[in-house]
Amino acid sequence: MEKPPAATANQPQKDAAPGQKTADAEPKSGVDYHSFANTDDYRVKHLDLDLTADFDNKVLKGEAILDIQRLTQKNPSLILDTRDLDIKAVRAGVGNNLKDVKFSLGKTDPHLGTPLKIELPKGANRVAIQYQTSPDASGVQWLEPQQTAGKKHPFLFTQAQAIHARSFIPLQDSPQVRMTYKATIRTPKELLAVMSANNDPETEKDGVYEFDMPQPIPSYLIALGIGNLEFKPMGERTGVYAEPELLDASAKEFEDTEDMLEVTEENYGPYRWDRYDLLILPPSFPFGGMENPRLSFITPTVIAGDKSLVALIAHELAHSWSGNLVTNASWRDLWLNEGFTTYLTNRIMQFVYGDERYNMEMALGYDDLQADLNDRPDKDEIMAIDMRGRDPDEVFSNIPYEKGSLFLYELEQKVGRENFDKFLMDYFNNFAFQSITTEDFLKYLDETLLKQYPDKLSRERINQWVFEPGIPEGAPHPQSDAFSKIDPVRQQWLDGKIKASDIDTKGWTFHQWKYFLDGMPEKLTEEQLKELDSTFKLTQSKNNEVAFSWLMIAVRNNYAPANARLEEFLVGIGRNKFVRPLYRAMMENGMEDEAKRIFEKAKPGYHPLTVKVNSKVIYGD
Ligand SMILES: CC/C=C\C/C=C\C[C@@H](O)/C=C/C=C/C=C\[C@@H](O)CCCC(=O)O
Ligand SMILES: [Zn+2]
Repeated sequence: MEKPPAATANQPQKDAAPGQKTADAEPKSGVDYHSFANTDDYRVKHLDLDLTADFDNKVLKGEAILDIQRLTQKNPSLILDTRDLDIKAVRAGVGNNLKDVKFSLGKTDPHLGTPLKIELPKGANRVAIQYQTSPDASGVQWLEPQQTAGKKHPFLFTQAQAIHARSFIPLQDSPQVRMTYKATIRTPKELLAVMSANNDPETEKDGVYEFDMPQPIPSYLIALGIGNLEFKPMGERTGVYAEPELLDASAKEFEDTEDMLEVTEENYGPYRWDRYDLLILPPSFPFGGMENPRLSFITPTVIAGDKSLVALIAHELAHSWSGNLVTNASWRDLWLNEGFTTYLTNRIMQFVYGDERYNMEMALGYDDLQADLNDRPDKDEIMAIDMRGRDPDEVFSNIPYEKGSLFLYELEQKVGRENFDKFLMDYFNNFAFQSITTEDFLKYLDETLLKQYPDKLSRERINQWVFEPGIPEGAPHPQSDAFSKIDPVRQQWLDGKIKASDIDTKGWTFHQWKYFLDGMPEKLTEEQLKELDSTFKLTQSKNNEVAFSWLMIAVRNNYAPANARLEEFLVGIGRNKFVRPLYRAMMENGMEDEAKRIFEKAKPGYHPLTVKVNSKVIYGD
């Protein structure tokens, strides 16, 4: 291995360590501290991928051809992001006239991976890299047949956000670089490949699949899924890919997707991505969903049978506007993606399911925010967070989602809903297919809403939201009547004035169950736990959100009758939203040995990201 590459254009300090591009006291707007790429010299504009999925060896191998635009007259080396890639050969040149060129891998940074430095011939505008991924690639999970619904075929999926695309493609892995892509994916004949691109619902399984993503997208939205997949339409432009065992249930659960798409278009502008399909993944998927364009990746843990958890679909769909169309320029600006998306999610839910559900979802979001604020240092409560030197997966929280959304809700309240919707539609049009910084957004706000409503909005207040910790005083606090009724009943039961069986839970939605359970005090008595469990069958709840809330109570109170279910839950599901808080609670409540035992048992089936963040919880490394 050669020495690390010299400073990049974004890396003005000559000997700055990787990931610390400047020694500035404050993070610089627009600088991506999570990429080695010299994006001021070159920009990747298009990617051509030809990959074979080798399930026996758990590697993707083939070639990535990058079309690059030169931004300067100089001819510096091209620096790309990689992580655990085996680079076999690099060719570069103009058009199809490519010749072998020198390349070297630099020093590996634990968070960022390894820079790949390529010596470019003068004028070269294309680079072809032959490579193979590692079986431990951080952005790829290879699943054994027993981890799938059908138990007969293997499965593969990628998860590139935030900085894992580099573990399966060498590229400029920064959200400020947008590229179109084409791909040829070769798989075992009986499997189907799908991508964040133009999936054709009519595709027959034959082991070779061609894709085209004609709209420029950032690298974190490049995604691939391979499995025994079938397709079922849900509407004219919407459908679902899933294993046959889950196909009908998924299509039924998410049948309102087309309506969601239509109301979002009506209110926020055209859907610009052609089709909108869902890919249902195995339960080890580390997130609820991932907004891969044209094809959101979805955890099966939201198939509850009653559409109670479909806000997740509204969320992933909303990203087709906020995030995929208008994208955060760096991970410091994530709140622009997630805050706007969470706000839109609530609005979509209101359009499709009405006010009561909207109020409940809003109120639960507020409670999630409060919980995260109680749990984090001040510096991590700032929306435009300083991410330098930090692993995005470790910093990830509800703050950019819920604080961002609450901020937009305050703007809506101040200027009026109609005016705010118009502002949002204009914002999406104005920045369509661009990656923007927090400061770009604030400048736009100065030129639009702040100019229009100087008596209602102030830059000082907005800066407080964006650059200061906590929730500004006087911020809206969403409430729900459906929840207000629950508080006194819960209290009466806690005070021993009524029995659990006296509580009229008929018709309670998952939201009410969650509110009821999450509002319980830290400690309950064994009798109280037994009473709740025997009355409401909580340990056996099939709704994963309800099961999670109950298991958190069980762990905090060492309620042994729930232990078997806890183990089954932790081994069967890899969604970090559930898994991490449960392991953390186990570690804090005298269940360290159990946590370690279960984690070691579950680990072979977990996604690399789930393994990474939970190893830290359990072993502190
Ligand atoms: C402030 C943190 C800044 C950057 C972190 C960005 C990405 C981190 C990473 O771990 C990837 C996240 C991907 C999330 C995808 C979907 C979420 O909306 C899921 C939310 C949790 C869930 O519902 O399971
Ligand atoms: Zn999101």
